[in-house]
Amino acid sequence: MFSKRFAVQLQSCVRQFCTTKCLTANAQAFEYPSVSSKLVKELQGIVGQSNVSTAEAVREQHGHDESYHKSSPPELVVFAENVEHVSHVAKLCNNNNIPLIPFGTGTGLEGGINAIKGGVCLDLNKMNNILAVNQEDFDCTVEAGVSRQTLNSYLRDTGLVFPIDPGADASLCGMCATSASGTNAVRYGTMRENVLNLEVVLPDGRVFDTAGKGRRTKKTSAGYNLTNLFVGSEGTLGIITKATLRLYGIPECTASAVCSFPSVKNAVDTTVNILQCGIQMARIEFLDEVAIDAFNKYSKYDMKVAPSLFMEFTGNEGTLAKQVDLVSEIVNMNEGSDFKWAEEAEEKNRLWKARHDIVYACMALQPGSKPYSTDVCVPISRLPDVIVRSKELIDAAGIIGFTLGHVGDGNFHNLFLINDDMPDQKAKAIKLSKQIAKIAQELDGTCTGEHGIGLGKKELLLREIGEEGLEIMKQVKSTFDPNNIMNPGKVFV
Ligand SMILES: Cc1cc2c(cc1C)N(C[C@H](O)[C@H](O)[C@H](O)COP(=O)(O)OP(=O)(O)OC[C@H]1O[C@@H](n3cnc4c(N)ncnc43)[C@H](O)[C@@H]1O)c1[nH]c(=O)[nH]c(=O)c1N2
Ligand SMILES: CC(C)CC(=O)C(=O)O
Ligand SMILES: [Mn+2]
Repeated sequence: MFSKRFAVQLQSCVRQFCTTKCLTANAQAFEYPSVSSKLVKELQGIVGQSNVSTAEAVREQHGHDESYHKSSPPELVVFAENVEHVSHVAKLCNNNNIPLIPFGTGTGLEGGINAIKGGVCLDLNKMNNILAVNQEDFDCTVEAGVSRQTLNSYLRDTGLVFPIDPGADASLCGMCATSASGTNAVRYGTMRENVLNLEVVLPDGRVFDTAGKGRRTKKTSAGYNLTNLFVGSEGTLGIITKATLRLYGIPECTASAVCSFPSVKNAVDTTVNILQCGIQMARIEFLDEVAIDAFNKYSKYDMKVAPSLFMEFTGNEGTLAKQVDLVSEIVNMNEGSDFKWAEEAEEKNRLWKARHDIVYACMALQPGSKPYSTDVCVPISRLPDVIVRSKELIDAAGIIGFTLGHVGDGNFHNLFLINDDMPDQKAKAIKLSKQIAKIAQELDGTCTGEHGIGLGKKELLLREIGEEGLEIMKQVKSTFDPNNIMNPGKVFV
């Protein structure tokens, strides 16, 4: 009798050789069998003819995210309307060894949805119900296609908010899948700290709730943490069809301010001093001088073109004033400027929207470019070292690179603009990014604080977690996805 492992290996060997006629005219031979017209009919039988598309434009739209990675359209796109659809589609793909890629809103930055092995893209946007908001318990449950801004608009009159805020209006389950973060993580953490339960569909069609059906406690020690196993899994273990998330009351008062510094080091040292003083800030974001220049041009501001901190204070009248005094002292100690305040709701929203739009602001300086960004995160005491060294490397390389991001978490981005018709710039950006990620890893940090591994950081993951760690990840993967149909080619080398 074959061992299970041997059977899986045998299956993958078989896979190498059995490719049937492809549906798409320009399909290349994949390691996987291609989607046959018989399978298309079975998929149409599950979700209805109108929810299966082989149209070129639809496949192209589902073949890339917001990253610089080359588009790889799937062989076809299936639109699921409910968890039963997801379960039956997964089971059918699994029984036929067809790759299956969950699609949220395609705002990922690591090529996570690119169908590099062909197969089926499963678009979850039609599953867009907000199933429950439990105001008295500060939690809600949403289906896979609900975006963070849709949820917050729905919550507008409740005094509650879901605070995790990547710069894009991403799907909340996509945010679970990439363990997303944003400017509010200093105060509220990332997705890892804000997911109470997930409904997940496994490749074999099983549907289960990671914390148990209906559970929505702020903490639990009941068994393994299956919820956080799927947070950050990037579509490689299963499809997240529902998320139960923490909500928060909107703070009594918040005030935002920008201050500039004579150098990057002064700005980042200020961040470290603030955090080491235990001051509970809502947000601390860094933009270097080139990012500020792009910020001003795109969002019509006139901030001083210098390394700057964007901060948000929060609390009640008394505590907020005390925070401001303390921070002002630290800013002065580091030769920072006076604060440029945004106190009215409209001013604050405009300021933070402009920060969220910084990618587009930078891209506007080089039309037709795509963003390539590092995403390193280090222990807060190591932050000045890695930021200063990364900027020195960028200056020495002689290409434009913007340095910005969530310094309050020890997480920042070097953002490069990549054009396929500027191959030397692209090569330099990719080389620099790997160098900076390795510096972060040497400083006890990680190559990705929030965007995930996707297609481009697989070697860095191996370097970070080691052979043993990666092998254990693969063993976990083969438990949930023994046929390796879930988003193949991502995360693992
Ligand atoms: C301008 C701008 C600014 C930012 C960002 C993007 C852009 C364009 N992002 C990145 C992006 O918004 C973030 O990675 C989101 O979590 C992606 O969510 P999508 O729904 O778009 O996932 P998308 O559809 O792009 O898929 C991403 C990955 O998750 C998987 N996936 C999606 N839905 C799934 C589901 N239901 N079940 C299982 N797997 C699923 C996919 O297979 C893929 O591997 C970001 N990020 C961040 O953390 N902080 C930030 O500050 C920013 N800022
Ligand atoms: C492309 C990245 C710089 C987007 C992001 O993560 C951010 O703006 O914080
Ligand atoms: Mn970011």
